[in-house]
Amino acid sequence: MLVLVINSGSSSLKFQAIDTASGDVLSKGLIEQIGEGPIADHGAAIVIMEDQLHKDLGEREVQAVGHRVVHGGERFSQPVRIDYEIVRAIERLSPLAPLHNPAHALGMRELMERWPDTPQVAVFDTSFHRTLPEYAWRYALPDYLYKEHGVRRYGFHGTSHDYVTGIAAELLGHDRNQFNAVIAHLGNGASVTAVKNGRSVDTSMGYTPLEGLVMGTRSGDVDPSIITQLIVRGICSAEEMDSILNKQSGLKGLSGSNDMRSLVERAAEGDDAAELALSVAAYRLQKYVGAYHVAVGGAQALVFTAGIGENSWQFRERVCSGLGALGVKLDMPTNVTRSSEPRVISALDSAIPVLVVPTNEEEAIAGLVKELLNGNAEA
Ligand SMILES: Nc1ncnc2c1ncn2[C@@H]1O[C@H](COP(=O)(O)OP(=O)(O)O)[C@@H](O)[C@H]1O
Ligand SMILES: CC(=O)OP(=O)(O)O
Ligand SMILES: [Mg+2]
Repeated sequence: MLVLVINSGSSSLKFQAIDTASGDVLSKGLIEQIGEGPIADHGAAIVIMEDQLHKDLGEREVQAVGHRVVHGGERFSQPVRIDYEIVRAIERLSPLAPLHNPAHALGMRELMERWPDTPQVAVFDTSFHRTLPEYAWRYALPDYLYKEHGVRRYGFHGTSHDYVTGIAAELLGHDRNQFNAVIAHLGNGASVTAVKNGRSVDTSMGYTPLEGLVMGTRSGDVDPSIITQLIVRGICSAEEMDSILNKQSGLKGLSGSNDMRSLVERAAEGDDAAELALSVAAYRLQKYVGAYHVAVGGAQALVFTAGIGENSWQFRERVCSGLGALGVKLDMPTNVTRSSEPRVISALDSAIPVLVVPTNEEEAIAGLVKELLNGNAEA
């Protein structure tokens, strides 16, 4: 089946056309600065995409579209076939993901109008985390904030955590349903997930993709009083606070850069701010790994994935060097070797195997689309 996978962001549209039978990516593109220049809106972006698809695919027709949706709230625990009611439900979740969901809905509406006969499916970042126990997803806040306003932890990057869990279990020869692991998805957005018996039982992102790890430009965990204090004291408005936490914090806030490569270089040259940013980020992750090792009752693997997790051996080394109490030991030559294959990078006598597993959210989404539309039949 030829599936077009779309990830629409507020000012960008990423797409890949994937043949699910062969796994081949037949067309791929990124359209940026939507609404900021000649590309007026998502409709205009889709025209550009159609043009490229036409060039790359020739006469082959896209048979289905899969949309990445960041927030599925409490309703969506599985991929769903999109109709206008589903689009409205995704729009209603916009307060919980103001940067993502409105853009997803725009992309869906445009495509439904232009390609009314092509089935479309939504795949949610939150779905994989619907198995969290309530004691993990509840905040210790007044009950009505959950009951009336949906304030709870949802978790994100689920498609990636799910995909990587499957590959890690296979690589180590474990039955996925009995596999316990800690998965660290370290991209621009970053999250860790505690996987017990193949399912998510805890994850570091919460109500929105801001909680948890130190990210490229997001703060991750902070004392909530900082926010109320700064606003009450008139140091910033609520809107500015939102921008500070999401766009001006994290690695960038501490060092001026959110590019892991340049931070590693700067730290090696003795730059204090870069060194601090890396150590704050690594320490936060180490604490989560320790916590989730406990949460899963003893992890059988620690897995690194996404841009930083897959590519930065220096950051992996920094993180693992603080995990001695868990008996984690890297095999240094393997850790520094570049490869695009899933692999074990720990020493033979490491108490827990450490893995690098490249993620592929697009391939995973294409597979889920095919599965939903075909009821698992080969295509
Ligand atoms: N070769 C590399 N070495 C170190 N870091 C890298 C490398 N390639 C990409 N990264 C880092 O990966 C991050 C982006 O990861 P990615 O998973 O693509 O994020 P997103 O999907 O959220 O945009 C950036 O912080 C970038 O610095
Ligand atoms: C949910 C989220 O943070 O996504 P991304 O990493 O793509 O920004
Ligand atoms: Mg990503």
